Amino acid sequence: MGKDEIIYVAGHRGLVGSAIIKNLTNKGYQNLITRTHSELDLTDAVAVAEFFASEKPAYVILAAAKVGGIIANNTYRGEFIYENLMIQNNVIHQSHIHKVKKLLFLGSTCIYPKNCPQPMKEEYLLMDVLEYTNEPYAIAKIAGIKLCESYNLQYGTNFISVMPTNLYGPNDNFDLEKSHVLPALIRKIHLGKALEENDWNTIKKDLNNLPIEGHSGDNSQDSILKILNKYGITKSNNEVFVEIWGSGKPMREFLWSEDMADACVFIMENRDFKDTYQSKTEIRNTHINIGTGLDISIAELANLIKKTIGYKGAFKFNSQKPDGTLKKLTDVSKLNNLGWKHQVSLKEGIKKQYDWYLEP
Ligand SMILES: NC(=O)C1=CN([C@@H]2O[C@H](COP(=O)(O)OP(=O)(O)OC[C@H]3O[C@@H](n4cnc5c(N)ncnc54)[C@H](OP(=O)(O)O)[C@@H]3O)[C@@H](O)[C@H]2O)C=CC1
Ligand SMILES: C[C@H]1O[C@H](OP(=O)(O)OP(=O)(O)OC[C@H]2O[C@@H](n3cnc4c(=O)[nH]c(N)nc43)[C@H](O)[C@@H]2O)[C@@H](O)[C@@H](O)C1=O
Repeated sequence: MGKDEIIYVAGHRGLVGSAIIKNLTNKGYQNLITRTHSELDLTDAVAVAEFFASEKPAYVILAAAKVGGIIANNTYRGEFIYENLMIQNNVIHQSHIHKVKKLLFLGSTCIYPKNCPQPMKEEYLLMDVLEYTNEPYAIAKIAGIKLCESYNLQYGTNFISVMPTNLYGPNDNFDLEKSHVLPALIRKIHLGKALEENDWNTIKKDLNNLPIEGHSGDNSQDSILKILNKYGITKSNNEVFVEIWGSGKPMREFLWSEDMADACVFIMENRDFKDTYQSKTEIRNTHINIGTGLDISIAELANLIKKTIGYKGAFKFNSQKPDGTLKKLTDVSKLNNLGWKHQVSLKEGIKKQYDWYLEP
C-alpha cells in the first residue's frame, strides 16, 4: 500500500477500526477515509455505491459490523444476520465494481462448528453444526468468506478474510447486557469493588459516564442499588457478589485489539489472496485465523480481573445465562507461518484495558 493511496476503514470508531486507524496513522498512511454509521449506512446499497463511485478507495478494511456478546447475538438474531449480510455484500461488491486493489474482511471464530476439533484449523469450516446462540451472525460471516473467495476465483480480486478470536481493548463496548465478557467483567468487578468500599462517588461517576439501561439519573443510594442488583452486583451481610453468566467453565481466547490491528495491517501490506492456500484445485478455506493460540476459562478470567482491580468480594455463577461454545481455541499456525505473532499477554492486556476504562 502506498503511503498516500486512499484507504477506506469501515467501522473506524469501533474497537477494531479505531485500533486500525491508529496503526495505519503511526505507520505514516496519510489518506485514510472514514464515515460514521450516521454519515453512511452500509446496509444501504445505493448510498454505498455512491460513496465508492465518488471516493474511489484503493484499499478497503471492512471492520464495520453488527457486533455483540452472547446475549445480544441470541436476542437480536434477525438484526445480526440481516445487517451483517447487507454491510458485507454492499462493501465487498462495490470493492469489486470499483477495482479495489485489496480488501480485508473481518469475520469471527464463531464460524467454526460448536463441537469443533481443537485447536480449530481453517479447514474445519462447515464440518458440522454451529453454536445456536450465534448461528445467524456466524452464517453471515461464512457468507462473507465465501463472497470474497468466490469473487477472487471468478473475477481475480484480492479479497482476504481474517477470523479473529474474542477481542478487547480501547473503545470496547462496556454495556452490561450487549457487550462481550471481558469488558463486562471489568465494569462489573470495578462496580463491585466500589460497592464493597461504599465508594458511592465512583459508582455514580461510572453510571453517569456510561449510561446503563434502567438508570434514570436518580442517584439516590436505593436507586443505584436497584440498578446494580439488576446487573448482578449485590451486597448481603456486608459481602459483595458479582454475577458471572453461565457456569464459568467455557474456555475463551482473547486478543488485544491493537495486536489484531497490527495483524490486519501486516496482511494488507505483505500478503495476497494467493498466499492463503496451497491446493490448486477446489480452492477453499482461504481465510486466516487471528489469535494467540492460548485460552483460559471464564472463571479464571474473572479471577485475573479481580486481582488486577483489587476486588475482594465473591462471584456468583448464574446458570440461567448461556455458556455458549465450551471451547473455541484457534490454530494460528497459518498466521504464524505467514509471518505474524501476537505481542500483548492477557495479563498485560487486562491491566491496559482497566487503565483505559478508568481514563479513556
Ligand atoms: N469484538 C470482538 O470480540 C470481535 C469482533 N469481530 C469482528 O471484528 C469486526 C469489528 O468489530 P468491533 O470493532 O468489535 O465492533 P464495534 O461494535 O466496536 O464497531 C463496529 C463499527 O461498525 C460500525 N457500524 C455498524 N453498523 C453499521 C452500519 N450499518 N453502517 C455503518 N457503520 C456501521 C459502527 O459505526 P459507529 O461507530 O459509527 O456506530 C462501529 O464503528 C467486526 O466484523 C466483528 O464481527 C470478530 C471477532 C471478535
Ligand atoms: C466474539 C464472540 O462473541 C460471542 O460469543 P462468546 O464468546 O460466547 O461471547 P461473550 O464474550 O459474550 O461470552 C463469553 C462467555 O463468557 C460468559 N460470561 C460470563 N459473564 C458474562 C458477562 O457478564 N457478559 C458476557 N457477555 N458474557 C459473560 C458467557 O456466558 C460466555 O460463556 C458471539 O457474539 C460470537 O459470535 C463471537 O464472535
